[in-house]
Amino acid sequence: MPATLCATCLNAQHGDDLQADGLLRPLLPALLPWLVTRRWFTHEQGHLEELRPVSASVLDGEQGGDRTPVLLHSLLDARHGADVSHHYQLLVGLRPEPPEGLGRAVIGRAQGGRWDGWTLYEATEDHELMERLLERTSGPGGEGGLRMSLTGAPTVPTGLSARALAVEQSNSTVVFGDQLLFKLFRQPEPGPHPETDALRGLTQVHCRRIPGLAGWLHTDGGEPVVLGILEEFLPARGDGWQLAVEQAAESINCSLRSVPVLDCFTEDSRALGAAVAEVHASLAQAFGQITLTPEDVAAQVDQLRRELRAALQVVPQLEPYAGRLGGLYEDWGRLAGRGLQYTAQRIHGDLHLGQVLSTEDGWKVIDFEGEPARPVAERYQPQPVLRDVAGMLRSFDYAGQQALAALPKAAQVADGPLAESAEQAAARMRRSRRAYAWSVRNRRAFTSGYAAAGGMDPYCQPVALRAFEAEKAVYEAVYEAQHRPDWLPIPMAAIQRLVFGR
Ligand SMILES: Nc1ncnc2c1ncn2[C@@H]1O[C@H](COP(=O)(O)OP(=O)(O)O)[C@@H](O)[C@H]1O
Ligand SMILES: O=P(O)(O)O[C@H]1O[C@H](CO)[C@@H](O[C@H]2O[C@H](CO)[C@@H](O)[C@H](O)[C@H]2O)[C@H](O)[C@H]1O
Repeated sequence: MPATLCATCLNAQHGDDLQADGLLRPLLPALLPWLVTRRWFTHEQGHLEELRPVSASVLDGEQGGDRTPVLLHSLLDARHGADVSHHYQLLVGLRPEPPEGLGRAVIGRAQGGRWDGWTLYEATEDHELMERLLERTSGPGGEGGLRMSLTGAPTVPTGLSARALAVEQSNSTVVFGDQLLFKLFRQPEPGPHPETDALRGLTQVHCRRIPGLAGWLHTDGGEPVVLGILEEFLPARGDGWQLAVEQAAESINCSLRSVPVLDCFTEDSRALGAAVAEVHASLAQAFGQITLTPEDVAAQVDQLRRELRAALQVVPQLEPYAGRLGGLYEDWGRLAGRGLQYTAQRIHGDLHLGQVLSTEDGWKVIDFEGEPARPVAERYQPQPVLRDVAGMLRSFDYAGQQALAALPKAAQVADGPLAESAEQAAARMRRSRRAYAWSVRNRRAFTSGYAAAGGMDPYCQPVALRAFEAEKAVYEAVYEAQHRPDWLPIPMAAIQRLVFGR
């Protein structure tokens, strides 16, 4: 359960409850149905019962005249029953008429209040308002109770044109002049922020595998709440996921009859392993390392078991594997009890192919926020680096399987009542073998690159690695059940392989 983002965290500068209520109530009928369709909305078992205004402040617009577009910053409390609530951060644009060229950003119309009848829309899509946001919040006094603290230069460059990134992720991202990238955290919490802190530490030790931290947006007054992060924009030829799926598809479709032993991506995977090892070394330099005691490991095994129990509530299909999964976790705990030593440190925490960018300067690792579903305090805990390695290994499996699933229908099994011919069945099995072989090949390349760059050899700790891959696959099963049920078979198949040792 995330820490409560109480009204007082923001009200000091942000206006009182009454003001938030007055500004936001007329917008709620439009905001509620829109919010539940956002990728960053957390779907709880109890449906969304109520949206309550927490804070609101006008960051731009009202001084400009009656019909000037308004930029409204707000926090809402989404209640799913008495005990479960999540806080969401919104940047709402308001205009008297629907904004031209921003049709996809429209949320609805205000019903009453100061902007009665005005169109409200997702302001991160409006370059004018985003440019204003950067300019105003990074000024000496901040704006509306928000302030952008900068790490290097005393001011941000002026005149950078803003554009929203079309990717729908856990947060929302705006790029300024292909120099800076601003990420607005959708579910901010009071207290330290794992991504801001990780990037600050890594920037200080001059890690060259990450975007440098340029600043962070936070509340000004009261207990600080980090609301967003400003970092170096990294021009890339693609992220690891796009490139891997492309290459896996090529390998699966290859016209040769035998399984290709090499493909264009293995060298990239090796280099990626080396880049991740470099990031781990920098994280250790910035934040230190510890040796886990057998008690620490036992506590982690308990935690894995608790997570598994929680996962069973969401994905009952895990039930037949639960006993063996628990066994894999305990195997790891037993080794620590017998004196095998495990070191732990700050890690990335949610590493997968979508979190790495291929740039002219090699691979860069982004998004150090950790697994969004985990409590923040847990994301700060030192962890074995193998957890990140396991995350990336799972991702190679996903890429192979996704490339296979995305093949045009004609290349897959014939649908319908007609049985597939022997030739079709052979082709299907060949493609499926190739997808698997692609993953295995690239997993090996990744781990050998990791070890060659000075990281430990992940295959020297097979029991721990298997436990962490299983843990990740369980996390993924929950994630897929909640967000993309069609993808659930990918982690489920991996769980089956992991527990039956194949
Ligand atoms: N520093 C950066 N430079 C260039 N593109 C980036 C950078 N950081 C993120 N991106 C792009 O934005 C997308 C979303 O970023 P990410 O940090 O993964 O967001 P989220 O926290 O919402 O998951 C990434 O997949 C990548 O395409
Ligand atoms: O990038 P996020 O922080 O939003 O991470 C979440 O979403 C990811 C999906 O976008 C999810 O990753 C899973 O799917 C990926 C393919 O889309 C795959 O490469 C990863 O291996 C797999 O875990 C991630 O788990 C979730 O936290």
